[in-house]
Amino acid sequence: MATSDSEFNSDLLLAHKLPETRYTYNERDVAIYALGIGACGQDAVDSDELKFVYHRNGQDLIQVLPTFASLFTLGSLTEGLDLPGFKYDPSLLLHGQQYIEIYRPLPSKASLINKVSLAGLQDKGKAATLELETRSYEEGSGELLCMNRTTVFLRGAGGFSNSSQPFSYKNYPSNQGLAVKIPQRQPLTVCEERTQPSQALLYRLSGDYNPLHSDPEFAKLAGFPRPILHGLCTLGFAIKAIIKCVCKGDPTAVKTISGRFLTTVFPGETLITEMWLEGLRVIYQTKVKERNKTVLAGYVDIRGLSSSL
Ligand SMILES: CCCCCCC[C@@H](O)CC(=O)SCCNC(=O)CCNC(=O)[C@H](O)C(C)(C)COP(=O)(O)OP(=O)(O)OC[C@H]1O[C@@H](n2cnc3c(N)ncnc32)[C@H](O)[C@@H]1OP(=O)(O)O
Repeated sequence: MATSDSEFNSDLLLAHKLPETRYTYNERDVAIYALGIGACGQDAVDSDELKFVYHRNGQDLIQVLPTFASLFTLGSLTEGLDLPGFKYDPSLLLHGQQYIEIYRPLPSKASLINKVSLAGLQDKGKAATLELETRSYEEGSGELLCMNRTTVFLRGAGGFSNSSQPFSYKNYPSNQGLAVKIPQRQPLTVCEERTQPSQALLYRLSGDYNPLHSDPEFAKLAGFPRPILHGLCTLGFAIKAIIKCVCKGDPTAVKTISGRFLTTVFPGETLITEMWLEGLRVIYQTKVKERNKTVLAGYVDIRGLSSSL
C-alpha cells in the first residue's frame, strides 16, 4: 500500500533489500568492548572480570560478553541508513530497544556475514520506530551465531501516514516482544556500578562513533545539555551485572537479552541494576542513582541456574 504522502512509499520500502554487511573481530576488540562497558572498572584488576579483558599467553581464551553481539549490527544504522520511500533525520535518532538471541557461545575472534532485513516500522505521530533484524553467520562454516533486533526511535519522523490508521508493519513473531512487567516484590539482588565521565569516549572505540556521545555541540543540537551515553553501553553494564550476580560470572549462560531504553544516561552517572528471577528469566531494571530515574528495563533468559540461588 503506497500512501499519498510523497516522502513515504511503503511499496518501495517493503520491497527494498538491505545489503549484507561484514563484521570481523579479534581478542583486542573483545577486550576494548569489555572495558567500554566497565569491566574491571570498580575493583582491582584481579576481579572476576579480568577474563573479559585479558588472558595469559597460551592459557585459555579471552571470554566474550554476550552483549558483544550487539556490535555485529554496526554499519547498518550508525552511519545512517538509506531507505527508499522513508525519510528521517539521523541526528534525531535515539536507540529505543535491543533484542538479542545467542545460539552458541561467541568465539573470541571471528569473521561474520550479516543478513539484514526490515523487521518493523511504526508511525507514532511525533516519531517513528524502525526495527532492523540482523542475522550473523560465521564465514566459512556458515553457522548462525546470533540474531539482533534493533529498534530506533526517530524523533520528528512520524505523522507520515493517516493518523486515524497509522502505518504499522511488524515482521516477526509476537512472542518475541520486549514488554516486561517489573515485579512489585523486593528484587532478588541489586548491583551498583559507577560509569566514568569518559565512559562514552571509551565505549565509542568499539565502533559506534555517533557524535551524540562525544561532541557537546552536536548533543545540544540533538536536544541534550551534553553528550549522552550509548544505549548499548548502558545495556552492557546491566547484562554484565546479571552475569555477575545471577550467572556466577558465566557469560555463556545468557540465551536471550531484551532491553528498552527509557531515559538517557549521562557519562559519570551511577547505574543500579535490580534483578528478579522468574523461572529461567531474569527481569531487570536499571536506574540512575543520582536522579532516581529508571533508564532501562527488560529481561534475560538464561540456560540454567547456579545452585547458590
Ligand atoms: C550498533 C547499532 C546501534 C543502533 C543505533 C543506535 C545509535 C546510538 O548511537 C544512539 C544511542 O545510543 S541513543 C542513547 C540511548 N537511547 C536513549 O537514551 C533513549 C532513551 N529513551 C527516551 O528518551 C524516551 O523513551 C523516548 C524519547 C525514546 C520516547 O519517549 P517519549 O517521546 O516520551 O515517548 P512516549 O510518548 O512514551 O511513547 C510514544 C510511542 O513510542 C513508543 N516508545 C516509547 N519509548 C520507546 C522506546 N524506547 N523504544 C521503542 N518504542 C518506544 C511507545 O510505546 C509509544 O507507542 P504507542 O503510542 O504505540 O504505545
